[in-house]
Amino acid sequence: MNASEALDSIWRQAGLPVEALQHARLTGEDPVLPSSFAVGAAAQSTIAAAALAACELGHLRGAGRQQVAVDMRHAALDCTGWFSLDGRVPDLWDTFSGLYRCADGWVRIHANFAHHREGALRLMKLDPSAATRAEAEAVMATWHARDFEDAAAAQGLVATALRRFDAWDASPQGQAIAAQPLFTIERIGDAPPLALPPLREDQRPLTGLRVLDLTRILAGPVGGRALAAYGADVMLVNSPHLPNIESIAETSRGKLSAHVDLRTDAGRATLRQLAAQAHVFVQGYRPGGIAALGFGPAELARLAPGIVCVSLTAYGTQGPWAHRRGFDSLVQTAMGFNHAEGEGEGEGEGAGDGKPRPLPMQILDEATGYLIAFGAAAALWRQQQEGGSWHVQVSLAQTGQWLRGLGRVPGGLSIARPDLKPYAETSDSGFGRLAALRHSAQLSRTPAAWPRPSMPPGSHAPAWPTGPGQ
Ligand SMILES: CC(C)(COP(=O)(O)OP(=O)(O)OC[C@H]1O[C@@H](n2cnc3c(N)ncnc32)[C@H](O)[C@@H]1OP(=O)(O)O)[C@@H](O)C(=O)NCCC(=O)NCCSC(=O)C(=O)O
Repeated sequence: MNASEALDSIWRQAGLPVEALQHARLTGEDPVLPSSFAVGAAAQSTIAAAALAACELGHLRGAGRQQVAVDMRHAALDCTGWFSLDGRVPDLWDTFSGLYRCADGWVRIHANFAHHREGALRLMKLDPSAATRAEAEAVMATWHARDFEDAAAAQGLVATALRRFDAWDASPQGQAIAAQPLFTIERIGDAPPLALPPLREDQRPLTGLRVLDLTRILAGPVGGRALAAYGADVMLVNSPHLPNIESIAETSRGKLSAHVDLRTDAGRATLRQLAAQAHVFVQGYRPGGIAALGFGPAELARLAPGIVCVSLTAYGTQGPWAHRRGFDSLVQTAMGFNHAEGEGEGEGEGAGDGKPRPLPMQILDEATGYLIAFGAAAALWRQQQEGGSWHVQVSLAQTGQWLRGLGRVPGGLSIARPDLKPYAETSDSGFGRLAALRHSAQLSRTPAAWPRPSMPPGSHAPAWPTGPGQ
């Protein structure tokens, strides 16, 4: 499937009007980054879908349609999440993150958050304050890979065993994922069509819409960042006790960023007030975490009839892993991508060297992030047509299954990484001078933009802006 066909299929699955597709202009073809998978098509089609759905909602609000142009190389580089702060490119990967050889295979551990790192080291019976990577490698060599994966999951930690595609396909979770569509958009309650604020031709298509962004890292925040690029007021809601890593500087472009501690009555009351006036509520914490705090889709639909809820998980809602936490790199490892990428595609140049190898960017996160933005806009479009409250569900693993279905790229591994500088822009932020990739969807009449500078969590009051420029 090429990128245009992928966009077509995403669009039709959501029930959006097919005549809008002629306003999409996709250029370029895989390979654009070194991979044997169609990572360029995955980036380009999901970004185009998000932008086009936002424009289609703008059209429903009374503005004319506009062209959405996405270049594949720009889209793929956009999905690398590259950024620098004051000229420094942060190293986001912890020493203990990565692949470990086990007694019978490999395990990948995600240790970029301190609580995950410390938990994994304790599971290895090492002292987190003194352990070295070499010691961790020695311990891991004694574990059976799937035993470690299960023991880690039982403690809410994040590690997966490396599988081949055939082993994943035969696993109960692989079968549960294969039986699910790329995303679901479901009506969860009755409500009249919301009265959206009027939209002028020169305003970005989501202007006046309010989005609550209760997401953790990359996939979720990328979704909110895209909605902000198309004009929505997006408020990232974090809490002072939650750890963050530096990528929050890149993904907070264009957003309000507030602290609301949902462990307190006052915090929950504040979020209820915000949600009552919101059009979209995105959550990307552990499965069930935000619902346990009183903000599941059913409660939100009661609180704000007509709302669109978007839920992000690592492994979907079905199967034995549905409750598990997970990161892109781990999902790639468990599903078979690392093994397959190591083997490459075809003979000779461009075939891999047999060593497990990650995809060239966290494309499961990024594409899922753009599907969050797409799903939110598509469900709001449905809301305007049919009324109702809506629930959109996406997962890293469903996106992985879909990426695999886009097919392989012979020789794709042999190309060089393109220079990203032509696609970078700089802005002042609350984290320092931020250089990062420009948004890759070009809207012909109302260009995507992030007029709000990226700010650290807690920089804004937890209140919706009431006038321009606030
Ligand atoms: C990303 C995660 C693995 C991170 O896991 P953890 O760090 O262990 O965090 P949790 O999600 O468990 O969240 C910690 C707790 O904080 C709670 N929580 C959340 N927001 C609040 C506020 N505002 N106030 C108080 N408490 C809060 C939440 O409900 C949990 O409650 P309790 O549990 O009750 O304590 C997981 O959130 C997850 O699987 N998310 C879905 C998929 C996803 O986004 N993956 C990452 C993509 S990025 C990626 O792949 C990459 O960067 O690499």
